[in-house]
Amino acid sequence: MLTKAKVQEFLKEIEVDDLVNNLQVMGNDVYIDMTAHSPAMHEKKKLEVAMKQAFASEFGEDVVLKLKIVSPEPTEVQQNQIKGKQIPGIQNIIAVASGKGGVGKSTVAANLAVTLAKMGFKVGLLDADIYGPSVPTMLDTEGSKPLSVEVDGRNLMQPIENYGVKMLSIGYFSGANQAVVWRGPMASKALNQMIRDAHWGELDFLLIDLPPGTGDIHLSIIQEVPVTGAVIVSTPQHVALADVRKGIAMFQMESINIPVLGLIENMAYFTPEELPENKYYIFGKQGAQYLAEDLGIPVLGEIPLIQSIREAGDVGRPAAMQEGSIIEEIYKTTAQKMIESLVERNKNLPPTEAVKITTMAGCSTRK
Ligand SMILES: Nc1ncnc2c1ncn2[C@@H]1O[C@H](COP(=O)(O)OP(=O)(O)OP(=O)(O)O)[C@@H](O)[C@H]1O
Repeated sequence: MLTKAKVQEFLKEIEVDDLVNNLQVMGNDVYIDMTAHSPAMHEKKKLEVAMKQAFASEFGEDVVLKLKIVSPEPTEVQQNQIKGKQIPGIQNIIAVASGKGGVGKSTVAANLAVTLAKMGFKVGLLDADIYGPSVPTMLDTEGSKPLSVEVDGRNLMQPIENYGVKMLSIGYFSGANQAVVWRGPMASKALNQMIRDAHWGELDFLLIDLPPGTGDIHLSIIQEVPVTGAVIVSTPQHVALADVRKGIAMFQMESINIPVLGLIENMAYFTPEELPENKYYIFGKQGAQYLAEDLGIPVLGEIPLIQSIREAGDVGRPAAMQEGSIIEEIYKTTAQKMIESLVERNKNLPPTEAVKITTMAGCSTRK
């Protein structure tokens, strides 16, 4: 017969006894309340999966584990770090990242930004892709020059605004055709200025279009800025998906610990716009789903490969703005899923890190 002592002994053996707050054994039902090592969602998920596997292999399928995992209280030091990093007025900072270049990360960031703006949110977009800033082209603001404004005695950069999105990009300062060959510290200093020395005003979301890959610049941005969560963009090919793991691992590093809100699969399939029900999985099918399941993160959206997305990017009017189009619909669903993932993330974090979602159109709210 299963006893409390037996379970206690096993918990000690698998070295989680110090995480357990409450243990009850009733017949074959084992009730365990425990505290995860860190507040990050993936840590709780990892612990849950490991506990379930360990219990099944030790006690067999008849024993039912009723597990409740809570987040640890942040330490005073952590609370102060969070407060120090907060950017007044900006509720959520979402990093849009990709393991590989050319997967459509900037296109996705631009389309998500206009979609969130159409949903009624106050949105900012920071083009941190110093190697190839594309926000000015994609949102038709090429050649614009941010003005300087005085706010509370400080001179701040005034973001450029179009389609309801406030934006800043290194492209506004360096000229579109001028190659930006900056070293890491210089680039991250410039980016930090664009985040902190800019008059963003009140924002529900500031999306940061990161450079592709996982280098020093990424680390310095995500260490300096209080990023709420990361969205990873990938295409379905194996080579691209393999790099997604590296990207996710970067956000999940212990010193960084940024929750990954989900994966967006871009160019998931080709579809002719006049026959949207015909889908051709030319780069492979369901690879992103399997990978996401394996990593315990949701797939937020599958964006098709459509000629008009490329054309819209080139003319500076993101495809998601086309009223009644399938792209508009797909981006709306993707943005909603991102928000759901964000709300879920907030449930799993201590209140100091939990962020507000203020204005909502058709989505759940949390304050
Ligand atoms: N779903 C899509 N359908 C058709 N074309 C697309 C799609 N997504 C992106 N593109 C096109 O692919 C090209 C590359 O996209 P984009 O510049 O967004 O990639 P990226 O990942 O940001 O690149 P990098 O990070 O290397 O700058 C662009 O011409 C863009 O219009």
